[in-house]
Amino acid sequence: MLVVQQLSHTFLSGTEPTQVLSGIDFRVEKGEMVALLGSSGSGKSTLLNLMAGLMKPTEGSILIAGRNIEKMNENDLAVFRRSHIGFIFQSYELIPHLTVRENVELPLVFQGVKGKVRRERAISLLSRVGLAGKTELFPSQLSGGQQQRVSIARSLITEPAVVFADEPTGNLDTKTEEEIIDLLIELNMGHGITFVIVTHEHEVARRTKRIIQLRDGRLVDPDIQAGEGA
Ligand SMILES: Nc1ncnc2c1ncn2[C@@H]1O[C@H](COP(=O)(O)OP(=O)(O)OP(=O)(O)O)[C@@H](O)[C@H]1O
Repeated sequence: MLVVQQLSHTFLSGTEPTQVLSGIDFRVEKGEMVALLGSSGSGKSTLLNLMAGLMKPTEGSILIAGRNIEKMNENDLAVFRRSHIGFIFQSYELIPHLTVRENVELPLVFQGVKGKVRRERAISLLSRVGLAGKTELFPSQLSGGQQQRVSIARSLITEPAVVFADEPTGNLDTKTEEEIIDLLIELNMGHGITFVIVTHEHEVARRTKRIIQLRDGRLVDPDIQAGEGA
């Protein structure tokens, strides 16, 4: 599903080259829910940007659904990203002048899917994330947790191979954070959605079945991780 092989990345933008990731190797199988845990500056955003195809790595490869994304050109990558990768952001990134339902439909508009089909799929997903009665409201009329539910529904509408969630509960209080993680777990267990959740919060990571930990741009050995958690 997602395979990261010998991935390294060096930024050349400053006065000196900065190596931010070195020799990253892991795979995430279909239907897994994995936390990518690391403190500030450990390289999480860089790794996420590489896996999402937003930057090219200096070394190594990334396969999603069997395709090498670092070898694709800009156009192919944009099309691939739209249909195979879902995104959930810390700050929801909803469009304020579109209704909840229209926000969820949007990825299908770009794919040229007909209005009726889009609407039905969006309404069904919104009911799955607990927002059945809110479809015609605007994002500003919802709480933060509800807005994140909209963004979760939007991330799923193209039936992507993998959904990347970048600090999905970063803007939420503890209770709402738990509810959102509960929802992600339910979508994973009940519908087999593959999630990679990027977080610096141990509480969030602990709720997933598997934790991949980054420290100073390298993966922490799983045996060491297990020892640290004990
Ligand atoms: N464009 C860039 N040019 C040079 N260095 C960069 C660039 N982007 C990030 N870095 C450096 O790479 C390192 C990792 O940054 P990154 O944003 O990936 O970490 P992070 O784990 O996501 O941190 P945070 O949780 O604070 O967002 C940092 O030391 C950062 O200064």
